[in-house]
Amino acid sequence: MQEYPLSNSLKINEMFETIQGEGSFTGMPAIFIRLQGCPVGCPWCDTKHTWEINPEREQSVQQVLVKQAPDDSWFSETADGILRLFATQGYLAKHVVITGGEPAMYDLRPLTSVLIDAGYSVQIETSGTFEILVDDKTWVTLSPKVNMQGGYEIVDQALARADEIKHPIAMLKHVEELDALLARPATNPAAQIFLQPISQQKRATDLAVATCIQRNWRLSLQTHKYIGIE
Ligand SMILES: C[S@@+](CC[C@H](N)C(=O)[O-])C[C@H]1O[C@@H](n2cnc3c(N)ncnc32)[C@H](O)[C@@H]1O
Ligand SMILES: Nc1nc2[nH]cc(C(=O)O)c2c(=O)[nH]1
Ligand code: SF4
Ligand SMILES: [Mg+2]
Repeated sequence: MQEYPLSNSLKINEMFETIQGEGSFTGMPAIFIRLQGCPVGCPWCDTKHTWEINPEREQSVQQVLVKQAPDDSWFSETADGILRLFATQGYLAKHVVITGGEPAMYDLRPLTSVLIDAGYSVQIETSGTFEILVDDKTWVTLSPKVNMQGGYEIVDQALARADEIKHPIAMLKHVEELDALLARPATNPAAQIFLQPISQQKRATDLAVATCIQRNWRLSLQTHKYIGIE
């Protein structure tokens, strides 16, 4: 059985500069770091190639950074090494999004602190199924995953740490699951609440729009998918 958090070097599936497409930072230029590995098993996950950490798929940083299509290859790097890569890649964005895979499988305190000390704002995207280990100034976007096939559950520490809760929905039962999470005493009462339609489905989008109006929640579309950017 794999032990968490992974505390050695970070395993990186891809790193790229784009526009944040989701949630409260939508529209913000950002450097994305996508970490390898996720045991949660959402059936509709749009990054299934990040689930397995296959030691045979470790490649050089150069090979991974030039990949043209998503695959399960990854490279290993330290926090300081990632900061140096930002310079060699010539990235201009001042906001960093750490995603995955499930980034909270890793101890992210070294990476988030190195980036914040270097002047970046830092955000993580997480399912809330692991304790979140990040620098205090990190913005936490929690996209809670309830009853997925990996058998993981939402931890109270993640609900308490969330700056925004961005819930993927396709049916009414997903809204009810969110209501139950919001009713938990641990949940940060100041968290911004977003509904994000699963896979741009029309029915999911209609439900999200109607529910947002009814509850005074915010709508998060995966805007990068509508305009065909990464
Ligand atoms: C791929 S996940 C990686 C980070 C983390 N494992 C998580 O689930 O938050 C990044 C974001 O994409 C969302 N997402 C993944 N697949 C999606 C889909 N098919 N439709 C809508 N949102 C999706 C997740 O809910 C999460 O907010
Ligand atoms: N542009 C863009 N915005 C995003 N916001 C969250 C993403 C993710 O996969 O975590 C994502 C992504 O993959 N691309
Ligand atoms: S938790 Fe995130 S990365 Fe893992 S399967 Fe679900 S959406 Fe995909
Ligand atoms: Mg994505």
